[in-house]
Amino acid sequence: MQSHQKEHLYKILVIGDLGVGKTSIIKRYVHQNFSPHYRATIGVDFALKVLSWDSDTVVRLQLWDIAGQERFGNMTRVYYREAVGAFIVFDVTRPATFEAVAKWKEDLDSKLTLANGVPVSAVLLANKCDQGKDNFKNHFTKMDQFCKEHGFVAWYETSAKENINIDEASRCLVSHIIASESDQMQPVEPDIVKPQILNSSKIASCSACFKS
Ligand SMILES: Nc1nc2c(ncn2[C@@H]2O[C@H](COP(=O)(O)OP(=O)(O)OP(=O)(O)O)[C@@H](O)[C@H]2O)c(=O)[nH]1
Repeated sequence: MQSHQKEHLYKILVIGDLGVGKTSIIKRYVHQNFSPHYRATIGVDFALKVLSWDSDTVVRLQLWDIAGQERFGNMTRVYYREAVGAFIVFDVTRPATFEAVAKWKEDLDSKLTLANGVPVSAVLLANKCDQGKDNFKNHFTKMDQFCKEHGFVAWYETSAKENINIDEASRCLVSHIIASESDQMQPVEPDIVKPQILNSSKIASCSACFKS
C-alpha cells in the first residue's frame, strides 16, 4: 500500500546577539545535550530536526544558526533567503542583547518577506531563564506589548541548559508557518514586494501562543 504522508521542509533562521545561546538551543533541540563551554559560531551552521507533526505529516526543519557578529556584516541577506520562519534570541541576563532584538527584527523584515508582503513568522526567545527568572518575571506584560509592536507571533522564556520551552516554541512557530502557507506564500526579495505591518486581527489570532 502507498503512503500518503505529507512532507514539509522549512528553513528556519536562528538569530540574535553574540553568546545568547542560539547554538545551545539548537543543540538541545536536535541532539538533546548541552555544553557550558562557549565557542563562537563563525558565519553560519546548520542542523536538521525532523518532527512527526501529526499522523500524516512530517516536518523537516532546516535550522540556520547564524553567528551573532553577522548583524554587522553584509551576508545576512544571503543567509535569510527562502527562510519561512525565525527565532530571535536574547539572553535574559544581558539587557543589551534584548535591545538588539528590535535591530535583528528590522534587519530580517527589511531583507525578507513572504510573497504577499507579510514578514516571515518570528518567535522571540528569552533564553537562559534558568539564570534570570526573578529579574524577568515583572516584564511579562511588557513583553506581550513588545511582541505586538514588533510583529512577533509569540515569545517564550527558554533554557537550553534545563530544556525549558524549546519544543513548545518550535511547535508554535511551525503551526504559524503551516497556517501562513494557506495564503500561498513564497519568500521574495522585498525590493519586489514591500513589507507590511501585520494587521491586528492576524496578531490576535496568534494570541494562543502568548504566555499569560
Ligand atoms: N545558564 C545557561 N547558559 C546557557 C544557556 N544557553 C547557552 N548558554 C551558555 O551561553 C554561552 C553561549 O552559548 P552559545 O550557544 O554558543 O551562543 P550563540 O548565541 O550561539 O553565540 P554566537 O555563536 O557567538 O552567536 C555558552 O557558554 C553556553 O553554555 C542557557 O539556557 N542557560
